[in-house]
Amino acid sequence: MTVVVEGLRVGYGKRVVHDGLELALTPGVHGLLGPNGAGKTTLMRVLATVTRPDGGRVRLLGQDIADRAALRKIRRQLGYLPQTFGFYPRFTVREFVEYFAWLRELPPEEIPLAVDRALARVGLLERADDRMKHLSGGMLRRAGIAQAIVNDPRLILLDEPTAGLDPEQRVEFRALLRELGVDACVLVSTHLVEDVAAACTQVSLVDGGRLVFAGTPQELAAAGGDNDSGDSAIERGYTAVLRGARAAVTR
Ligand SMILES: Nc1ncnc2c1ncn2[C@@H]1O[C@H](COP(=O)(O)OP(=O)(O)OP(=O)(O)O)[C@@H](O)[C@H]1O
Repeated sequence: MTVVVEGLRVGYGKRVVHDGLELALTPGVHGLLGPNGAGKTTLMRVLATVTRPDGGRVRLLGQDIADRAALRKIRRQLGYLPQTFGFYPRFTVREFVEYFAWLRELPPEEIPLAVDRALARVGLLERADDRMKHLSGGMLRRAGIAQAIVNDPRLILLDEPTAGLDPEQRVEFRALLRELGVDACVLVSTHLVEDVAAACTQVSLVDGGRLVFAGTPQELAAAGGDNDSGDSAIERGYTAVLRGARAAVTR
C-alpha cells in the first residue's frame, strides 16, 4: 500500500472537514471525486504533508507522517500539484521546475536531464525559456504538473490538474496519467467525472467528511440507475452514491 489513512480527523478551527476518514491506495491512477467543499483539497494537503491532521494515522510509502525523521524521506518521493500555486513571475519555466527539483533534493548532476524530461512529458520543452508570467492558464498548469513529476515520485498528488486545459490537452494529459500510474500511485482530484472514467483505475468519492465509495469507475457507473440524474453512466452512479450516502446519514 502506498497510502494508508486510518481514522483521519482534520479541520480548520471549529470546522471539522474529515472525521474518521479511511483510505488505502496502491499504485495506479486514483480519482478523487466529491462535491464542492467535500474536503478533497484538505485531504490532498494532508497527504502532501502540508496540513497536519488533528487525529488518526497516515502512512505514506511505508512511513508514518507523524514521524518527523521520516518526513524528509517521504517528501523526496512525493510530487504535489496544489490547486493554486505561486511562482516567481520572472522565473523561466525551466528555472521554475529546476527549483522544485532542488527542493526535493535531486542530486545536482541529475537535475538538467530530469527537468527536460518532465517538460517534454507535459509538452512544454519548446517553452522552457519563456518567463512564467507569459504563460497561458493551461501552460501554467502544465508547468505545475512538470514540477510535480520532476523527481520521478512514487506518490503523485494532483489537485484539479485539468482545470484550464483545453480538450486536446486533456486527452494528452489522460495519456500521461495512465503512463505515470504504471509505476507510481497517482491521486487526482477532479470535478470532471469523464476524466475519471477515461484515465483512472480506481475512484474514491468523499462527501460529508467520509469516504462514501471506493471501487473501479465501472463499479461506480453500475451504481447508477435510469432515474438518477447525469449524462453518462458514471455521472448517474456518482449521483446515486451521493444520494444513498446522504439518506443513510439522515436516517
Ligand atoms: N483555510 C481554511 N480555513 C477555513 N475553512 C477552510 C479552509 N480551507 C477549506 N476550508 C473549508 O473546509 C471545507 C473543505 O474544503 P476543501 O477545499 O478541502 O474542499 P474541496 O472538496 O476541495 O472543495 P472544491 O471542490 O470546492 O475545491 C469547506 O467547507 C471549506 O470551506
